[in-house]
Amino acid sequence: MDGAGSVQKMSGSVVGAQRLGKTFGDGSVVALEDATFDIRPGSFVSLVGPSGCGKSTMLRLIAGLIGKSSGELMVHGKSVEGPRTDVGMMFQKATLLDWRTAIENVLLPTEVSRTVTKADRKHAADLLRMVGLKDFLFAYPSQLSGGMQQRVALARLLQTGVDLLLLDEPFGALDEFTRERLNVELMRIVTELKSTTLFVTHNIAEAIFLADQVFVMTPRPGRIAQIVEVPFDRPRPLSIQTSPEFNALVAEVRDILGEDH
Ligand SMILES: Nc1ncnc2c1ncn2[C@@H]1O[C@H](COP(=O)(O)OP(=O)(O)OP(=O)(O)O)[C@@H](O)[C@H]1O
Repeated sequence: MDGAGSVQKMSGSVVGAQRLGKTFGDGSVVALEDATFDIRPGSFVSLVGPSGCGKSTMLRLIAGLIGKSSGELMVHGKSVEGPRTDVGMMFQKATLLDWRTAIENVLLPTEVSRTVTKADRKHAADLLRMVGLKDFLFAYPSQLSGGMQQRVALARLLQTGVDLLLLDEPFGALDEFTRERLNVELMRIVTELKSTTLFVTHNIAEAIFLADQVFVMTPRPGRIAQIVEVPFDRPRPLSIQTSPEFNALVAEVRDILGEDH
C-alpha cells in the first residue's frame, strides 16, 4: 500500500493502524508487531488468539492507555496520543460499586463529568431495559448474578454515548449458557446502535458468530496472522453455528492458528 493511499483509507475508518507495534521493558518483549488494519464504522471485529498474542495490548493502545512503540494509530481520524474519552472499554469483571444500585452505577460516568439530569436518568433506565434488566433498576450488585452484573456494565458503557466499544472478554468468566445469551443480546444491541465494536476472545466459534471480521492473532511476537471475513448478516441466529459455511470458517481460523492454539 502506498503512503497517500493508506492515509486516505485510514481517515475513512474508525480505527486505522499501519505497522503498529508495541514492546515492553527494554524492548525485548514484543507484545504486538506490524499490525496493519482498518476498522469500518459500525463493524464488529473479533480478536481471537491464544494467551499472550497481544489482544489486550491492542485494545489498550486504541484506548490510549498505553503508547505505541512504532507505526501509526488513528482513532476517529486523529492520532492516538493519550487516554481518550470517545472510546469505552469493558472487562471480564464488571467492577460495579457495591453500595450503588444498578441505575446509580450506570449513571456514575455521567456523574463524574457533570450534573445528572432527568433525561440522563430516563436514558439509564431505558438502557437497563434494553439489556434485559427492567425489574432490577434499583437492585444492588450483590443481588445480581454475574451475567446480570455484566449487563449493568454494558448499560454503563452505552450510557456514555461512545460509538467505539472495546470489549476485553466481557463474558469470559460466565457459564456457557449465560455467555451465549449475552452474545446474542450484545449483537442485537450493537447492530441496532451501529456501534463499532472490538471484541477479544479465546473462543473461535464465539469470535466468528459475533463478527463481520475476525483478526486471527498468533504469539511470539504478537501479530495479526490473517483477517477473516464473515459473510453473514447481523443480527444472526445461534443456529447459524450448525451450518456448513460457519464450520468451514471455524476450520479456516483453526488452521491459521495451527499449533499455537
Ligand atoms: N505491562 C506489561 N509489561 C510487560 N509485558 C507486558 C505488559 N503487558 C503485556 N505484556 C506482555 O505482552 C504480551 C501480550 O500481552 P497481552 O496481555 O496483550 O496478551 P493477550 O493476548 O491479551 O493475552 P490473554 O489472552 O492471556 O489476556 C505478553 O507476552 C505479555 O506478557
